[in-house]
Amino acid sequence: MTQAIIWTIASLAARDNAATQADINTINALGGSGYHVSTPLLSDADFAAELAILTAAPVASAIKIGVIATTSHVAILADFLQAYKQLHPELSVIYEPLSISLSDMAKAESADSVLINTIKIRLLPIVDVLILPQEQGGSDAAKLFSATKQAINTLLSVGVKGVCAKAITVNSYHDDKQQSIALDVYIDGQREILLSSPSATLTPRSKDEHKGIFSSALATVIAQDYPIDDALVVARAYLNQTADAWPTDRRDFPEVVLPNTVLGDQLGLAPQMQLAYDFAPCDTNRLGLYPVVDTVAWLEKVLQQGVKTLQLRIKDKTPAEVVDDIKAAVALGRQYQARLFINDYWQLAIDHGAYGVHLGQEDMLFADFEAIKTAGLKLGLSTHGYYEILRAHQIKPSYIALGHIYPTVTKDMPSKPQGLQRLQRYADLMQDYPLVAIGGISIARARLVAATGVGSVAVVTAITRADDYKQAIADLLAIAEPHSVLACAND
Ligand SMILES: Cc1ncc(COP(=O)(O)OP(=O)(O)O)c(N)n1
Ligand SMILES: Cc1nc(C(=O)O)sc1CCOP(=O)(O)O
Ligand SMILES: [Mg+2]
Repeated sequence: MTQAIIWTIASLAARDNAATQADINTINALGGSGYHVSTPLLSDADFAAELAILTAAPVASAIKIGVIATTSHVAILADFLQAYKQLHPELSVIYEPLSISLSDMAKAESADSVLINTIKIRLLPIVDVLILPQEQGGSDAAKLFSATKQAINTLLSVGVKGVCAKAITVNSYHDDKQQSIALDVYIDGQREILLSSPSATLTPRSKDEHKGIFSSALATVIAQDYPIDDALVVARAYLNQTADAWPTDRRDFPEVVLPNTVLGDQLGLAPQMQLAYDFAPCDTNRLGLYPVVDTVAWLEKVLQQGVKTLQLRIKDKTPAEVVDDIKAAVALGRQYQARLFINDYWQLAIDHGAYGVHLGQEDMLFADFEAIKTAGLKLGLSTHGYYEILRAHQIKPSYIALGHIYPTVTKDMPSKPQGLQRLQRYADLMQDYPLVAIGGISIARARLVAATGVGSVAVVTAITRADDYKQAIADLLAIAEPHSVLACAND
């Protein structure tokens, strides 16, 4: 894989070498390669010339902008970025001006803020992620959160694509003890992301916000093609740790703030339909081969080959149309003493006593998680990257599915395939969970997937489109459940 290229640009007399060094260290630590314009205040002509020199550097995937000290530099940079973005539309621009707070940036035009007004008019419409500190304090978390959202929405209306108010201090309760939380709030046209880190665990790196490490980390992760939600999580984890490396310790990762939690209630998050937490554990952490099929006939065929974990996934039918299939599926699951998960139809799964339910994260808005939990059904949750994994972890499902690893023909996916390197990262991070890898897993790929340590490999077409499905199941069982296959052979 080629190294991600990140440029950093700043123009300020006071910007010291330590800040530039912090950018370089961060980019290197997270696996990128950096090119820098970071010089004491230059004349306009010199600044433009420095930027022109950058164009001889390898093409940037992300540009991190730090302090830009004068209105003329802002205008020069805006022209430069506009032209560069036209040539390279995939480019992401991350801007962390450091000395400007969220409320100052969001304030209506005023005579004494010529620099801020120029930034708003010229630079923000080209910026993909704007990172600002929220300096307003206050003990009322809901009010602070609401003011933060309002300020962010004002800036979104100026044309910036996404805004992150970083490390807002909020007092919350954990295990009945008051604790100080650092909250990152990110909003763009599509989503609102809330991440919390206990302030007590913030490292000197986290607290040293004036160096702009957050934006360098974010730019470096985005340059490696991680989506913004995952990049925010990794950047915050990097700030929360002391190591100069890709974060791997879950204690350093932020928590995703959800409704129906102490902090969620405190911030006034709208309670989603019966979101519940802490589901019944599976009887094993290694669910083995996990065929996902769409008919009862297929369920029976895979059960006859010795499969012990499986899913009935029927799409786009009414509950009345699938009820008989679900009853028959549950009966088969019992007959073969297998773990039968029902996809989507959680109410029918409860009514007819399936082993478990599989849901996607959007289902949180519709499914009655409390009813699934109370009925004692296991819950499997789909995830597609760091952010969704951490969100699932807040819910503590019975297993976490990691998708889609490779391109799949079974389903249109809004996200990109994760690939093996990311799967390995997720498997290492979440090794205490039963993990299920899914998406485009052929027999040839299953060996590589299993080698990451995930305890289960879920497949559709590797079985349903195999020339010889019995042989395919035997091969996949040997890869995903080598010990049980050996045990059977020895019986
Ligand atoms: C094991 C497993 N992993 C992921 C999925 C996908 O579930 P979801 O995101 O809800 O999408 P649909 O399957 O409903 O299209 C799954 N079914 N099983
Ligand atoms: C149903 C499903 N969910 C996915 C996810 O990533 O959430 S991938 C997928 C389809 C898996 O089919 P195949 O093995 O044929 O690629
Ligand atoms: Mg679903």
